[in-house]
Order: sequence, then C-alpha cells, then structure tokens
Amino acid sequence: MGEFTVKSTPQHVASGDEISLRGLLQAMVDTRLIRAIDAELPALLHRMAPETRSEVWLLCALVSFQYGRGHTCIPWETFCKHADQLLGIDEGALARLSERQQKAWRTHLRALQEMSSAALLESPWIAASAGEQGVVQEAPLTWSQGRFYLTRLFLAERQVRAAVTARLQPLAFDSDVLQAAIAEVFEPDQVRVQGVIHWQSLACALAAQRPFTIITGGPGTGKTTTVVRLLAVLQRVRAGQARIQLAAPTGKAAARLTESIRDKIQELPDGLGHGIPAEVVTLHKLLGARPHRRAFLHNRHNPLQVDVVVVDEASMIDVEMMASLMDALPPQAQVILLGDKDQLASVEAGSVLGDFCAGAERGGYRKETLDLLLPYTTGDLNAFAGAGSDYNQATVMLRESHRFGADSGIGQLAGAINRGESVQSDFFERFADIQWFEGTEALDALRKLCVTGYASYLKTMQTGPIAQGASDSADTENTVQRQADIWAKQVLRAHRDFQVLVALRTGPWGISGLNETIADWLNRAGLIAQTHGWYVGRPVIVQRNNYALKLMNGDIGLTVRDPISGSLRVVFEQPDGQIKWVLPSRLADVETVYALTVHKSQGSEFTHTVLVLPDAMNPVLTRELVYTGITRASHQFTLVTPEARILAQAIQTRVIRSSGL
Ligand SMILES: Nc1ncnc2c1ncn2[C@@H]1O[C@H](COP(=O)(O)OP(=O)(O)OP(=O)(O)O)[C@@H](O)[C@H]1O
Repeated sequence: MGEFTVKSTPQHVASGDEISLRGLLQAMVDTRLIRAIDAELPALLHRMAPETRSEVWLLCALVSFQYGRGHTCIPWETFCKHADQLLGIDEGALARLSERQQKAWRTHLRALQEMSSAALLESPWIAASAGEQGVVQEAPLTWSQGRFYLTRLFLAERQVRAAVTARLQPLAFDSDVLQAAIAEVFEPDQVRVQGVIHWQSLACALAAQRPFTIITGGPGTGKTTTVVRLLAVLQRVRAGQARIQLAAPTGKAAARLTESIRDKIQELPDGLGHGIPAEVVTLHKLLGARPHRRAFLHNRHNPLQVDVVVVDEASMIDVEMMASLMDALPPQAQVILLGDKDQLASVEAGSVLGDFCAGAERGGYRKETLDLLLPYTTGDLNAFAGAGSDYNQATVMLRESHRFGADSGIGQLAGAINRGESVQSDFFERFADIQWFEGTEALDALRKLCVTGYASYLKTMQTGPIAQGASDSADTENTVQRQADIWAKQVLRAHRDFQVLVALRTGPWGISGLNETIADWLNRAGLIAQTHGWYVGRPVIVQRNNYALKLMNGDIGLTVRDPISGSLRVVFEQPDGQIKWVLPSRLADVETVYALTVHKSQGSEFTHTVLVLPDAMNPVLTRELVYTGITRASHQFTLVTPEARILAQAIQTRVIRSSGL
C-alpha cells in the first residue's frame, strides 16, 4: 500500500489493544489469506472518493477477494449468514494470523454482516443497479438483486443475459426442409428407432431453430460429431451461404478440435462438408486481441462478419470473455456453445456454462420448446417437460457416451465421481483401463509410471528425422525442413501419450515439487541429460500470451535439437497443424511441465493420464477437479494418492461460484 494523505481514515482506527482494519488487511495479505490488490483497492478508492466506514472498506476488499476466487459477486443474504463458508476463510486458514488479528477479523466481519444493504448503499463507492437496461452510475461497486459486484463484472453479466435473452425467439423454419437435412446427416436407422430419443439429432433440430443453443455432454457423448452434422444441416437449410466461425477458449483446445473436426468432416456423406470451416481459432484471435490492450478489435461498433459462431470447450469461458463474444456478434448471428457442464469452470471469474446448464439433466422444457422438438423424434419427451429456465429452453444434453462403453473404467469412474459416489479400490479392480496407487506405494508407483510413460516421446525424439531424397538444392532445403517438421510433429504427438496432472502449484505433490522429482527420475533413468536449464527433452508450458511469437498461455512445447542448425529449439504445434521452432532464449514466461495442473489441462486429452492428489486437503480439491482430471484420459487413467482419504474428501467438495446469471 503506497503512502498517501487521507482526509479521514475508516472509523475503526487502532486504539489500545485493537487492530485497525487496514492493519488487519495488511496482515491478511502478509499471510496470503487475501491478495495484495484486495487490500489496495479500498485504499485506492478512498483517494478518489473518501469513504470513512470501515464496513465499506471491508466489503470492497472482500468483493475483490471473491473475484480473485472466481466469483462474480457476493450474495448478501448468504454472506450475512455463512460468511466463513462463502469466503473459505475458516478457523484453519485464520490460524495463520495472530490471536489478536483473528479477534479483529471476527469483529470487523460481524460489523459488516450486521450492516443493512441500504446503509452500505450510502457509500459513494456503491451504486444500485438501474435494472437490465438502465445506465449504470459510475461507481466501482454495484448492488443488484441482492448481490454486491465489482461494476465491471456486473456489466459483463448483464450483457451476457441481455444477449441471450435477445436470442430466445425461435427462427422460422420449414420443418420439412429441416427434417430432410437432419435425415441426410444422421443414419436413419439410428435416429428413427421407435420410442427412442436420439439426443444428437434433437440437438441439431433445436440448434437449427434457435439463435442461441448449448449442447452439453460428458466425454465422448458426441459433441463434436453432432456439431459437424449440425453445421452441415445449417448449410443445407441456408443454401450453403452461412458464414461459420469455429472457436475455442485456448490454443490447445483449438488445435485438438481442428484435428477432430477435420476427421469428422471427412465422415460426412459426400458434398455435405461444403462450407464447414476445418480450422478452429482461439476466442482471442476471433475477437481480435491486441498486445497490451484490454479491449478487443471486434465489438458492437465493429462486429464480426459471421452468421454462425460455434465455441467448443465452453466450460472454460469466463463471464467477461462471454460478454466480449456476445458484444462482437451481429444481432442475427447464431451462437452455439459446446462443452461439458461438469468440468471445472474457467480460472477467471464466472462459471458461464455451469450456470447456463443448471437443471439441464431434467430438461425442463416448456411447451414452446417441446413444440420445437417433437416433430424430430419418435421418443417420449414427457420426462423432460417442465418449467425450466430460459437457458434450459436452449439446451440439449447428450447422455450416451460413444467412446466409453459399459466396460470402460474411465467412463464408469467419471460417472460415479460426478454423482458424488464414494469410490473404493475394488471399483478400480473391476476395469482394465483404470488403476489406483495409494499410501506408501504411491511415490514408487509414480516413479515407474513416469519413467515408462515419458520414455515414449523422449525415445521418439532420439530417433531424429528420417532423411528422404530431394532433386536440387532448393528442393533439398524444403525437404529437410519438411522432414524436420514431420519429426517434430511425431515427437509432439508421442508426448500426448502420457501426462501427469496435479491439483496444486506448491508443495512436494504440487507442480514445483513434482516437476523437480520427475526430472530427477528421468535423469537417473538416462532419459534426459540434465534437470535444470534448457536441455533436450524439456517440456515447457507457456505462462502468458506472447503475441509476438503467437504463443498462448497454456501452449505446450518440447525442447529438441534442431536437426538443421544443431542448436536447441522449442517446437510447438499451431492450431493449423504447422510447427513453430522457437529459440529458448525468446521464451521468457515458460515453466517445465512434466506435471501439469488440472486447470491448465482443460481442453487437452492424453492417452494415459495420471492424476496425483496431494497428501493433505486443500480448498482446490473438488469433485469438479477430479472429474476434469479423469476425463482428460482417452485410454488409460491412473490415480495416485499418498493419502487415500483425500479422494473421498475431494468428491464431497463442490465448486460453487456466486454469480447472477
Ligand atoms: N451416434 C454415434 N454413434 C456411434 N458413434 C458415435 C456417435 N456419435 C459419436 N460417436 C463416436 O464417439 C466418439 C466420440 O465422439 P466425439 O468426439 O464427437 O465426442 P465429444 O463429446 O466431442 O468428445 P470429447 O469432447 O470428450 O472429446 C467418436 O469416435 C465418434 O465417432
């Protein structure tokens, strides 16, 4: 907190044994209970508009703190009754403060809880929202529908709501034309089984008729398959004229989807792939992100030239990104979101897909939605009728996994965890594709897994490119580069065979500890020559968007010896499949990634995924985290837990994010 002169300080000043609020907030920053910005924000606002009530200072710090934890707002009633639970600052966490500081926290918190919202609204820092349309007063905090927001977040939520509401009216369609188009892309014997609801074709039917649709489903339920067929349907009913854009929140997800969409287009009946783009771009690229600028190039004043936008891996979209996307779309553009609602939400604030999909299992279809669906199924939709939210009317949930059948441990385990069932070791013994190492055997098992698992790409790397003949020198140069690219791609693909995922950043079972430990194991096994600095085989993850190099936060590259120059390079696969060769010295914000956080793994898939949970409970260990970790595995999943009980505790802990969507 910088030095400054204040006209007046909060009423609650240190006197005798008491601790001032500012002193307390600083102590909470020092003990990492809150972020420095949370304590600085009220001090900064005070300079611009003096506020003397300590309760408002605390409220401001806590709204900021909750934003940092992914919540868009503080629901006031819940806060007044269950602040500890809402904030996650319980007795255990408070133990980091001295007894006097803990007492001061309790006193300040109680004083805030006892304030009425009306009294808080007297502060120059807080404006009451003027509803869904009205102009928001220029105050840093907003009060709306019983919640306190940072105004920026309130505006983002309001914009998302407004854009979705504006897209609730169905589009006019000739149902015969739509039915014919759907029949063309789906195998008729699948869709028309009497009395069976074929959710994939219903998703197409709903999405073709609605300007805004959500298609959600677990791993392998056919989201990508469905969306490619849907796009073929849309082109059919729009005479091939629809301008379609495909996007994903991260570069990794965009790259993976580009690959699977290309395959799925090939599977379409002849001629139906026309007009479906094969490239998936990042949302940042779609919206026109610019270096050092918060605002995107595209917005309501400079909208995207599109008719249909599909965003996959939508669980990773935060509320501000969603608002920016909706702002950049022309009013008539159709929006289709795809994603698994049960996965972890974005690291940033909001859980847009989760909020949209609340109640999606039940369907909750009102009559007007049933009317849109019934012509397209012979199944009985009565069980899915109801009085669901507006979002429910725009949502179809795919319910059958085509990748993981009844004999798949990965599918069964993901389902059980999702339902909150307690899973014991005998569960793992029933299936060949899942295993669990726990307790004292955990560390040694992990070592063996890593040495075998990471040997795959490290050995592919050692073979080097395969030389093929070329006719002249220019041709030779191109051929050598092409061979190097093919080899780099093989190495990068082999790297996806195996990945260790962790929950935490710090500690021996977090990123920092395990990266060192695994490097040491691989070094001892003779697979890498050194464990620090740049060396052949070092996998790295980009930590911050690098617009100059066109590398995005979360991109993973591998350090190889460039077969042409003989020096070290880091290779990355771009979303369009091209290989980028980067000098290590140009990569400032990267970190070794033998262990990857589950958060950063979203949108990626690995043949064999190993999820390592730490030996003590931590607030980030949740059901959603475990589920997301398991569903990154395509063929083999291994759980490693030095403390078996942590799994059960994590499954019982849910991510609940406050939002007003
Ligand atoms: N109706 C279907 N009948 C048979 N196989 C299907 C059907 N739909 C999808 N599949 C197959 O199931 C597998 C998973 O499909 P897809 O990749 O579309 O699912 P997804 O939900 O996008 O998966 P994820 O997001 O987990 O990668 C693919 O091999 C696909 O060909």
